[in-house]
Order: sequence, then structure tokens, then C-alpha cells
Amino acid sequence: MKKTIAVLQGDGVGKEVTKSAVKVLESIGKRFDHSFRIQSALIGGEAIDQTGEPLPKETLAVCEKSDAILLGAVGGPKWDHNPSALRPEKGLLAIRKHFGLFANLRPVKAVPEMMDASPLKEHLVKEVDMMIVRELTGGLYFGEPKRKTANGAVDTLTYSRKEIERIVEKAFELARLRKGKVTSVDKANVLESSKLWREVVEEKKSYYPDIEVEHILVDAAAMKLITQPSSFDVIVTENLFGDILSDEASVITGSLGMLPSSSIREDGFGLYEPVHGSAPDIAGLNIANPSAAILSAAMMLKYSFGLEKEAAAVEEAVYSVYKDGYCTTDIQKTGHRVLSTTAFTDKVIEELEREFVSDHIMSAYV
Ligand SMILES: NC(=O)C1=CN([C@@H]2O[C@H](COP(=O)(O)OP(=O)(O)OC[C@H]3O[C@@H](n4cnc5c(N)ncnc54)[C@H](O)[C@@H]3O)[C@@H](O)[C@H]2O)C=CC1
Ligand SMILES: CC(C)CC(=O)C(=O)O
Ligand SMILES: [Mg+2]
Repeated sequence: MKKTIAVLQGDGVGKEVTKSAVKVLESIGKRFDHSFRIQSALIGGEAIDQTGEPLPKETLAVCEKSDAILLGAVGGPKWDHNPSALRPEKGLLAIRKHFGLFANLRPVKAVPEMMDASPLKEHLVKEVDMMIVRELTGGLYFGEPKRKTANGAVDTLTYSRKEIERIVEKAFELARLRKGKVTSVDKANVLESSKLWREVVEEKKSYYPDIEVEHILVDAAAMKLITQPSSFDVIVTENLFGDILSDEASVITGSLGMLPSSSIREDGFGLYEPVHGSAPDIAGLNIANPSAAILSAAMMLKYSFGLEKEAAAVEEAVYSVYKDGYCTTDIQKTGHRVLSTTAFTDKVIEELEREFVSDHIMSAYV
């Protein structure tokens, strides 16, 4: 298979972890005989510095010609005082909107060997494997107007029925392939947009009689994520709630550096990025956990290219590195050896190559 991938490293640790993901994709390409052509382009703070725009036209052109987008993270203190039009985060919101990437899938899976590394280990009595389905192109992050007067600000939360329907359908479809349960998170006791959200979920559920449906208010959901994480399968929610709840859920896995994501639309085109940001506090130190970025590349293989076997090989390789007793500084566990970003990445590639050699030995005997 031949694919072109737009790689937008962005800022801070985004640069380090996307390099890891690209190395892993190259290794997968060699092992399974695929050609992944990498096309790099600017986004975020670095794009502002070099072009005056957080999402330059040239970047959009590169992405338009690609089969998928791999992104690191944007932002950092250097740009914190820029006027809002020149914020790196604007570039990220704009690229999601431009490509209509309404469904942000954020799997939260605790690696069994690393459950001791979670501050919530007492609650992790059963396996945790949930999928947060976050609406990504509507809600507060896209509200207008933004500023009323010098002494007042306003953010608007707008959702159309159609926008809610398509994300809710996506959640039901995913639940069918998983454990068959959808938890819809809203604030329907207060917000009109949440009342509409709940109405749509109630309507849609009659088309999915095989799926168990529950509604939870977002404040209670935040509590239940910590106390009963294994009770969730698919969580569907609006943009802001999903952003906050997924960072919270990352704690279950031991670190924010463990959570990958895909942002997709109906035709399968997608943008793949870790859930975390540019982590300016550790940027440039070669200590960021590359797991989230590498697992995001695995999601690309599965969701945009339909390469299920290859995606599983990447996931297996990352898990094996933890199983073999290695980790990065953010997710330490007694007895595990802490590796740098690059050394951890090399271990993942060693695992992939080891699997490759054993595949060949097996096929020699068949
Ligand atoms: N998707 C994106 O591009 C996002 C960008 N941001 C931007 O990133 C900048 C920093 O934001 P923060 O609130 O600090 O959130 P952050 O997610 O960058 O960092 C939060 C904490 O998690 C740690 N962390 C994050 N990723 C890690 C990794 N791979 N390995 C080990 N530790 C990791 C950081 O060191 C920090 O202590 C801001 O400019 C923000 O706007 C924030 C979230 C998402
Ligand atoms: C610009 C922000 C909305 C990025 C973020 O925190 C996210 O998408 O998780
Ligand atoms: Mg976030």
C-alpha cells in the first residue's frame, strides 16, 4: 500500500513525539511492505514565527494532498501573550474545522503491567478499556462572538440537531463493536444545548436496541470516572466536556503521555494526535513519553488505512516494552527502568523487528 502522510510536528514535545511515531511508521512500512511518504508542514507557534499564521495555506495544501495527518501538539509560553488571532491553538481548531473532523476518538486503556503506576490503583479492580467520543467541531470552542466590551466577555455554546446526531450515531456504532454500552455525558439540568443532546440520544437509541444507554451529568461523570472507571465502555459528549474528561481519564492509565486520539469524518480521512499538549515544562529534554503519539499512528493505520494487523502490531510492541520492564519518567513503577523518549522508541522498534523475525521463522516452517 502507498500512502502520503502529512506530519505537523508543532511545538514543544510535539516535535519529539512525532519523530518517534514516524520512526515506528517507517519500521511498519518495511515489515509489511508499505510505502509511507512523509510530507512535513508547519502548524502552531512555529508556523506563527515563520509565516505569521498558525495554520498557513501551504500546510493546508500539503494536508489536502495527503491520505492522513499526524500531528504533535501546539502552543507554549512563547505565544501566551499573542493576540487571540495569533494563538497557536487557533491553528489546531482551524484544521479540525477545515477538514470537518467532527469525531474525536480517545481510547483509554490501562496497560495491565502499569496499573500499579496509576494513582488510582485501588479503583482498578477490573480491566479499564473505554472510548471517549468527543464532538470536535462545535460547541464553545467555535462560538461567536468572543468579546462584548473591554469589561465583558462571552462564549457561546451552539449545537445543531444534525451535529449531535452524527456524533451520537458514531458512538452507537462503536459500542456495537465493543462492549455494547453508551454513556452520554451532558449538563441537561442546566444547559439548553444539553437538553437537545439528551433528546437526540433518546431518539437514536430506538435504532440500537442492542445497546445499553445511560445518561450522566458531567459533574457526576467526573467523579465516576475515578471511582468506577471499569463501568464505562463508550462515553459520548460535547467538545469541552470531552476535552476535560479525557485528560482526567488519562490518570487511570498512569499518565497523560499514554493517551492517543484520532479525529475523523465520515469518509475515514483523519488527523491523529496525542491527547496531551506541547508540555513546555519537559520540552527539549528527551524525556516525554512517546506512547500516545505512537499509538495515534497505530490508530491512523487502522482507521484511515484499514491496516488492522499493522495497527495491532504497533499496539502490541508498545505494550511489550512496558511488559519487558521499561517506562518513561512520567509513568514510573518500582523495578521498571526509565528510558528517554528516543530509547523508548528504539525499544518499540526492536519489539516490532523481533515480531518480524519470528513471523519469518514461522513462515519458513509452514
Ligand atoms: N492538542 C494540542 O496541541 C494541545 C495543546 N495544548 C497546549 O500545550 C501547552 C501546554 O499545556 P498544558 O496545560 O501544560 O498541558 P500539557 O498536556 O502540555 O501538559 C500537562 C502535563 O502533562 C505532562 N505531559 C504532557 N505530555 C506528556 C508526555 N508525552 N510525556 C510526559 N509528560 C507529559 C506535562 O509535562 C505537564 O506536566 C499550552 O500552550 C496549551 O494550549 C494543550 C493541550 C492540547
Ligand atoms: C486547543 C485545545 C482545544 C486543544 C486541546 O486541549 C484538545 O483538543 O485536547
Ligand atoms: Mg485537551
